[in-house]
Amino acid sequence: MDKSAYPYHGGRLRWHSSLAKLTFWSFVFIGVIFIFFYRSPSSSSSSSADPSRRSLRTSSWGGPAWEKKVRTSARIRSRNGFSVLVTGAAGFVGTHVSSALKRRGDGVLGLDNFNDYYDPTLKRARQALLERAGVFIVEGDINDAALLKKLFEVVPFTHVMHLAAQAGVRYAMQNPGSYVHSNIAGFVSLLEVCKEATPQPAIVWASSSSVYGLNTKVPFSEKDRTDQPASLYAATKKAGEEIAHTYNHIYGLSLTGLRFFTVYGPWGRPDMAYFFFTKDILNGKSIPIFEGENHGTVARDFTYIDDIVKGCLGALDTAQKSTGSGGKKKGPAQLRVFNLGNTSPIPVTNLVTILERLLKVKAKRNVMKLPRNGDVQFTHANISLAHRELGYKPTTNLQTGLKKFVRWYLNYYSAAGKKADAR
Ligand SMILES: O=C(O)[C@H]1O[C@H](OP(=O)(O)OP(=O)(O)OC[C@H]2O[C@@H](n3ccc(=O)[nH]c3=O)[C@H](O)[C@@H]2O)[C@H](O)[C@@H](O)[C@H]1O
Repeated sequence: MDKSAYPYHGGRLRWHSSLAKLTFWSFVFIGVIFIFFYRSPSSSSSSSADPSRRSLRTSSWGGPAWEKKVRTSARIRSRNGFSVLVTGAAGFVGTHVSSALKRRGDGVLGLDNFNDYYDPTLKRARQALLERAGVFIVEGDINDAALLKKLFEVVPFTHVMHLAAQAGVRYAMQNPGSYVHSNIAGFVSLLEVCKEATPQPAIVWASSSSVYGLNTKVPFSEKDRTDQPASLYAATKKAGEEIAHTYNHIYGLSLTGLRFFTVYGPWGRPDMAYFFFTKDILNGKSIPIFEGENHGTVARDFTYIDDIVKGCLGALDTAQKSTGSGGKKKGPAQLRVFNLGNTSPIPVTNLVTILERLLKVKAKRNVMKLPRNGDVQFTHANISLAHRELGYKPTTNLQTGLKKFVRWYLNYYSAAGKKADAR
């Protein structure tokens, strides 16, 4: 361009143009810094990794103080103890397993994304409980590979107790993506990091009774078919079992899947029937009670949390070491799956009767046909394999377990005037 042709070429203009350049480059500089921090692995945005979830918090991790907390929490305090990474540690089963491990001297580090599938204040209260017991929960998503790698760099975990998952059979119709995200992509993300770790950890993870789907032969045994799931939730848990097979076969990871049967108890999940029935009975609201064709009984093998915890610890204690390292398999590794149930199915109507007695309030029962949205009519576990291999022996019947749940529920929601914001 011919500068002399430009009408205002002079000192004043040069000054303006320098100022404009300075402003421009300042913006560029600030922009670059912003992008750098936004994309940095030590500031992971879970929500960008998971658009299908209703809400995920942005978490930050990293730094010497954070690493110290991670190390301290995972430090083993007993002879022959484990260092265990518990995913889903702020969840129902995760909280109970974490505190049981810590109590016996294992090192425990929690990981949880604190999503709002149900009331996150309950998750925060569980976190506070664990914090008092010396368990630190890292806030992050299992799909965050950089975070997982960092955790394994800081702590050579001997075991992973993988309980992070999208649970609930009916919600799968509302938010199918969240099941794929957590139960499939998240599981693969975790296994990818575990397979590369040296030493590779042994992994125990939560499958589900729902894999038995539409089977009619009872009790359900591990040898039974699991190829007719009734919900996407069940299908993702079944997929998890196949994925476990693959990582065991290719990389020598030791993997144990636990098929939980309708776990209930104190600090439970507000989306589960026993929990929101309690809330609704107390509020005088009617409760939907499902029944099968021709008034057929709908029943569950309800299993108390303390029994499940014993099963989880039994699985960790009997897990053999993984055989690979740094992504290479050195030999065949252990691959197991166990039912963890109560072997005593109880009709849902009986569950309601027990709750009525414990709460001293009559329920407004609204009996309706079992919807075709993922539910199966009954579950019943054969637990002989878990008994033989893990020493698993449930001891709590539904009456006793619900009594403990109701005591906790009344206590928890009356203290500090907390609201049972269940669903
Ligand atoms: O073992 C599992 O693998 C699963 O267990 C749990 O699923 P479910 O056994 O379906 O528990 P839950 O919803 O409490 O319904 C209990 C009973 O109440 C009946 N039910 C339910 C809702 C309702 O409104 N009315 C009703 O009668 C209903 O028909 C059922 O008979 C976990 O949620 C799931 O994450 C998974 O872990």
